[in-house]
Amino acid sequence: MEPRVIGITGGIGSGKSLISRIFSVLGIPVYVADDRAKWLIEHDPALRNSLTGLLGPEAYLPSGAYNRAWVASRVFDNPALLGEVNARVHPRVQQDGNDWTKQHADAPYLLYEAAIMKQGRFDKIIVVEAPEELRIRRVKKRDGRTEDAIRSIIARQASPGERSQLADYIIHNDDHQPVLRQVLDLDAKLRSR
Ligand SMILES: CC(C)(COP(=O)(O)OP(=O)(O)OC[C@H]1O[C@@H](n2cnc3c(N)ncnc32)[C@H](O)[C@@H]1O)[C@@H](O)C(=O)NCCC(=O)NCCS
Ligand SMILES: Nc1ncnc2c1ncn2[C@@H]1O[C@H](COP(=O)(O)OP(=O)(O)OP(=O)(O)O)[C@@H](O)[C@H]1O
Repeated sequence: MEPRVIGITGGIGSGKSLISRIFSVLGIPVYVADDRAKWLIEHDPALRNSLTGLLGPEAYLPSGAYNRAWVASRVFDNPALLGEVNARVHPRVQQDGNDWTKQHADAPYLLYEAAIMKQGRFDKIIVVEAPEELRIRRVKKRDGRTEDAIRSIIARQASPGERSQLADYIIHNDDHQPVLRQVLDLDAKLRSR
């Protein structure tokens, strides 16, 4: 029987990557959709062509690397264009994620980390929550993005209410409720089913 696939999502700076790394230390294989998307955007020739057609040659630097800063500056202020990029990237990442799942048949369960998540594809969904002001502080420190740039990304993401509708489990990563205990408890629960 294939292992269950648990989705983990949260807004920018919520801490979903940090929390996914704790699960990974506990021995759970983690698929990081944002990282794989960037790898595929650089290395999959069909996707490269498709994005160059949509965004123009500036989407890639002369070195061949994906010009993330330039693309970010265009798409996070343009929901229609971001939707177009997603429509091209998502099916490729989905296919890659399905291939990855098949390679981990022995795991207790699998974790699929993504900034964008829909109901239906996963056995259960974990949502990582943190107050918006704290998320902004974390990302400023991590990325050096401006507050305006972070707020424009937040405006493009699901709202806290939309995310909580998806949640089977919530991890509160708000600097008050110890996160390690929450992860250990949830891991024990997920292993026992
Ligand atoms: C827009 C891009 C160039 C921004 O790259 P950059 O390195 O500057 O930032 P990064 O990827 O770390 O994203 C910054 C924040 O925005 C979030 N984010 C990224 N893509 C999206 C999106 N399509 N919708 C909403 N939020 C997004 C990230 O989770 C993170 O919280 C890049 O993320 C991208 O090409 N995204 C579109 C395709 C994609 O990755 N989709 C998600 C996985 S399937
Ligand atoms: N509980 C915490 N205590 C201290 N620092 C934290 C905590 N949670 C997250 N951080 C830090 O905040 C920053 C954002 O966390 P992380 O990168 O995990 O968020 P994310 O939800 O994956 O964000 P993104 O959507 O941008 O990828 C990181 O630098 C991380 O180390």
